[in-house]
This record gives sequence, structure tokens and C-alpha cells, in this order.
Amino acid sequence: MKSVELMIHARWIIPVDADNRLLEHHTAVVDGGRILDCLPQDQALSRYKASQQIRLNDHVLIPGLVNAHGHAAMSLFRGIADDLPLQTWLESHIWPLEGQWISEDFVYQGTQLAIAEMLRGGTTCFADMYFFPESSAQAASDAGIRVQLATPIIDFPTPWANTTDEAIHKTTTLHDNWRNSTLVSVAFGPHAPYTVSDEPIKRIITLAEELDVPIHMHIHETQQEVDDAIAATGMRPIERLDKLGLLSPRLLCVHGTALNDDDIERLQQSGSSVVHCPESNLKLASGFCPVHTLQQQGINVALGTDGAASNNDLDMFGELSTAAMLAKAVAKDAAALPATEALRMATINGARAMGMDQEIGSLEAGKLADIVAVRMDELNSLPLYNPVSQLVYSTRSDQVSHVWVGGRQLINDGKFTSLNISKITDQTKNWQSRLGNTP
Ligand SMILES: CSC[C@H]1O[C@@H](n2cnc3c(O)ncnc32)[C@H](O)[C@@H]1O
Ligand SMILES: [Zn+2]
Repeated sequence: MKSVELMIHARWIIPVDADNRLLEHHTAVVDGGRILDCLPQDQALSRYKASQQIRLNDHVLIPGLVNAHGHAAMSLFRGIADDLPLQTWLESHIWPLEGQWISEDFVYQGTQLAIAEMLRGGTTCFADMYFFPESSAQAASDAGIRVQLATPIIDFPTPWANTTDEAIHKTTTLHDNWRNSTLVSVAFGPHAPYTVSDEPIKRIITLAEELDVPIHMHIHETQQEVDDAIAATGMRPIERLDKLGLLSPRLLCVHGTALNDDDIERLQQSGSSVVHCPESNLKLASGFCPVHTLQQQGINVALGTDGAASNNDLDMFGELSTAAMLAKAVAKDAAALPATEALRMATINGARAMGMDQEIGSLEAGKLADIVAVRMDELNSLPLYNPVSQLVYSTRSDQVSHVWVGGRQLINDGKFTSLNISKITDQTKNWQSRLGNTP
């Protein structure tokens, strides 16, 4: 018998593997932070002896959810500027607030709040674009969650960097400082086509290749963005970025609304990923991402919440259900984005977009043990004919009971093991009273 650290015996396991299998009465065997095996319970008990065994008789195990786009620290701006279209929201409300309030402490504490919400809802890895990414890196590392930090690169001075050169230099330093981390990785985050000019984009392309890291950018968020770009440059944003050489498998194209056939062909030919943020797109009335068409073209589509200031939560189960329903309405086809595909979007597709699909995104031997257990004996989950359908269409995030990242347990029966929630609540209320007094 081989000695291992942990065996999780579950009623169902959805590994999100290539065959979309559903396993019943199986065991996930974890050792050294990785999944060693996934096999029938009776075989697990005869082959392995574990220091810890957990029996989850009413639960489904899934890979940790991957939130492929957000601005974690913006959780401190949740509800501060609602019911506005993107450009008014950003230019008249959010950017002035950021100019006044953003600091290392704001980002560390705001990111802690976001991490607590994400972990509690089964997210084990998130891609983040925000100022002071050093503070976000520290918050993620302290909490034990996985993060890919897309550093904020924008043509105007920000509280983090005065110039694009400084932001790019700080990106390479951040990459160097966290190169040995198993939790924190770094990407370039040029903000959007309308805020970053050609020269920095060219430098980013070269450096991203040298460092072998992703590039993460808001692209085609609204029809207005496309119309303005055509008026200013004679080109659609995706056409311009393609001509600059930005489109490639290392690109996460966030939003992807207002896409025409030429845009879709460029995304497909280049192997770029699209990150769909349905709730933010709906709330800001930004537009619709043609998810079904993109998937029919073989484009990798991942799922993100965007920040809590435009969503207004970081609940990937809610996002999953919204994505599945919206895709059907947009395609005028009830068969568009079936539950199995939606779950892939929220797991393995996100991992692939972030260049991490060899390590996370599915429950398969050799991968890091980023695992989530969800209780399926709640009223809204019964009767249970199809666990995947239930997960996507009727599960609430508070049904998440256990969460492991790299084999470390961060949620145990609904309770946090690595975060001091009363401290996070107090510091959040403190920010609320400071921001609430803004004239
Ligand atoms: C360069 S750091 C990130 C920057 O992006 C702003 N932001 C947040 N949400 C959106 C969005 O949906 N579209 C464009 N920009 C967004 C955030 O406030 C920061 O300034
Ligand atoms: Zn965003």
C-alpha cells in the first residue's frame, strides 16, 4: 500500500477531462500538492493509505473554478457607481475615485476581500488586472490562492506608474520577484486599444515572447469602442492589433463584443482566447459576445466576472448560469453553450487562456490539486438526474463546502482556514466609511 497525504471519497467527480466523463463513487488521491490518482473508491482503499481521508457522500468534486478576468481590489468600489454605461462609469466615476484612493494598502485589503468571496464560491485561480500588483501578489500568496497578475499598462500616469515605460519595467521586476512562486504568475496587461498606443504594444509583444507570458487586454468591449477606433484610425481595434502582431495564443481578448466575421477570423487564425464577462457586459449594457459562434470556430472561450464594481459580485456559479442562458438567447438556439461546455469555460478553458492548462483546469493525475467540493443535497439541487446540469443551472455558490489549492485546504466545511474574515470585514467597513465621505 502506498502512503499518501489525502484521499477525498466523493459521490460524484466531474474531472472535466477530454471525454467529459462523470465518475461515481470515486476517490481523488492527493500527494505532494498534486492529484496522484482518480479511481473507484474500493480500489483506492486497497491501493493507498492516507494520512487524511474525507468522505463527501452528497457532494460533487470539480476542478477549482478559474476566473479569467477581474480587478480584485475594485471590490472596495462595489455599488459605488451603478446603472451607468461603460465610458461614463469609467471616466466620470471610477477613474476619479482611483486617482483619489488607490494605494498599496487599498489594493492589498481590497484584494483580500475579493479573494475571500472567490474562495468561498469555489474559485481557486483568478486573472487580475490592477494597480499595485505587488500588493495583489502578496494578498494572493498570503491567502494561498492562485493568481495570474496582468500588470496595468496605460498611456496616462497612474498611481502605480507615471509612464508606459515605467509600467513595463515594473512588470519585468514583478515577474522576476515571483518567478519561483507556485501560486503567483505574471502577464502583461495593456488596458485597452483606446488607452495604449502602438509603440508600447510593440514592446509588450517582444517582451511577452522573451518571458513567455500571456498578454491580457480589454478588447471590443462596446460598439462605441469599435466606432471610435474606425473614426480615429480607419481600422477596427482587432484589425489594428492584428497588424501590430498582438493576436496570438498568448492573448486573452477580454469581452469580445461587436465582433464581425473578419474579427472572428483573425481571432481564430491567431489562436487567441476570448474571455467572456457576461454579467459585466449586461450591467454596463456593453454588448453581446457571440459565444456560440466563437466556439463553432474553435476559439477558446474562458469565463470572467470582471470587477465587483461592474458585476457586482465575483460569483463564478452565477456567472456560469448567466453565460449559459445568455449564449442561448444571443444565438437564438437553446442548444448553444450546453452545461458541459459552460463548465469547461469556467475551468479548463480559463486555464488554457492563461497558459496553465498543463497544471490546472481539470482533475487528472499529475495536475495540481486545485479541487472544489459542492454539496448537492440542498433543495435547489434536488432531484438530481444530471450533476453537470445542476451545477450550471441551479447551484448557489454557498453550496461550496471544501476548497483545496495545490493540495492545501483553504475552505473546510464552509469555513476559511487561511483568512481572518472578521479582520477583512472590519477593514472593508473602514474603507466604506472613508469612501462614503468623498464629497
Ligand atoms: C489598468 S488597471 C485596470 C483599469 O481598468 C479599469 N476597468 C475596470 N473595469 C473595466 C472595464 O470593464 N473596461 C475597461 N476598463 C475597466 C479599472 O477601473 C482600472 O482603471
Ligand atoms: Zn475588466
